[in-house]
Amino acid sequence: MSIFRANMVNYIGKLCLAPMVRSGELPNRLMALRHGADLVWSPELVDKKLIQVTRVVNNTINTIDFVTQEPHGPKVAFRTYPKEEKGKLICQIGSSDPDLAVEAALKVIEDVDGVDLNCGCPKPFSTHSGMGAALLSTPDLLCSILTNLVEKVGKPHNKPISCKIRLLNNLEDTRDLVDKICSTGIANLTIHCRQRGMRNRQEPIWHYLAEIIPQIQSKGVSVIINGNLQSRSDLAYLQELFNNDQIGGMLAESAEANPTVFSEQPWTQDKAVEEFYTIAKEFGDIYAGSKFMMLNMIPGKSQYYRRIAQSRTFEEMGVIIKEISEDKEDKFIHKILNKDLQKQRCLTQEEFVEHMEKRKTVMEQLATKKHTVNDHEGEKRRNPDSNNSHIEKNKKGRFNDTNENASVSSVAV
Ligand SMILES: Cc1cc2nc3c(=O)[nH]c(=O)nc-3n(C[C@H](O)[C@H](O)[C@H](O)COP(=O)(O)O)c2cc1C
Repeated sequence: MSIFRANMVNYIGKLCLAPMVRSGELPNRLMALRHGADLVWSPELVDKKLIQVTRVVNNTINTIDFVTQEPHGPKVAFRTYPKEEKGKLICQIGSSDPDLAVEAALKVIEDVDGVDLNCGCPKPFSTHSGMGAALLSTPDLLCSILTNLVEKVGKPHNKPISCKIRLLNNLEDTRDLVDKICSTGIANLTIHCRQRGMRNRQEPIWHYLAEIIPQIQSKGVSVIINGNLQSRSDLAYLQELFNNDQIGGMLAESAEANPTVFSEQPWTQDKAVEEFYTIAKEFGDIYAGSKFMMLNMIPGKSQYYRRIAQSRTFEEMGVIIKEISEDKEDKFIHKILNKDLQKQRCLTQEEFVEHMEKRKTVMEQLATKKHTVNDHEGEKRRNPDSNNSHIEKNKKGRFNDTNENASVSSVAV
């Protein structure tokens, strides 16, 4: 049975910012919240690292910092701003050990509203040590980590435990796994609707959902759907399609490109980067992290993309941001950057609404399995051994070019 209690954060019908290494740091989370995100996930924090942190109250910027001692000095591993994040922050951990997971979660539990276990990252840095998507192949271990978290962290601290998985290669196996996971006492299960070998540029698989969503909810566990959702209206339509307003949605790459996309009326990129810059400076974000985010938010075709890429300090970045705010010419920066699988589009506010309207057809096809174009079955037909051998090929480096040249934000995690 789920340990859900009335005074805990609840995930029902919520629109959430996904856990994203690098792209889910404090400035992006605050922007997402200010523009309507209901809940935000931290980037994955690996248990062995989290165990080493010291909690520091930062009275200068009113944050709680979790700091590690590195050879070159102290480093903030995780920073939260309770004034705006309290009641809305889920900390995601990476672990393959029930005891280490608990030890790590206890370090942060008083300062977050829930703990999530990453069971979806297919990258070798995660899977080689049995973490992330590797846990999908060791369900007993996965469930023992969750049970330990529920009993030793969730219950004593009155905080929910959740986890994020990918789909398995067939419906039956996915259903079995979901049953096991839901019996650990977790409060929420997030499903990234892609299989382990799939990349973010592939259309998610939705035709399992009609069975899986009620299966999860019937155990008293809420469900959040992730995979190429792009806006609040996408979540509304997903709920309509499945006739279920309790389904939550999670945005990753669309919110990485424009964190204001949680709002009914997202901002254009010029305004979004200006706000991001102000928040990043105020909260002492590291420059490399802010630059990474800016390069996700500035359209590649804008003249400002190269300028930001060449900048080296917040001061230099500030000069460019000021120019952006005064610009009348650039054709791309005054539009909304929308990412739909591998395609990047710059849309006016009206075009954005039209694009979301058109997506309803795609979503309908996904839900009813009529899709054939960019789907996983199609991928298998073109490349019959695409699933597991994709990972093998990655290991041998045959897809290295694709991976390394992929845009920073098309990491399949
Ligand atoms: C830059 C980046 C970092 C990510 N880091 C994590 C992570 O730390 N934990 C996790 O569970 N998923 C991570 N993901 C995966 C996303 O949470 C999400 O499952 C995936 O991008 C699919 O959602 P989307 O189609 O909306 O982008 C990451 C994705 C990106 C693009």
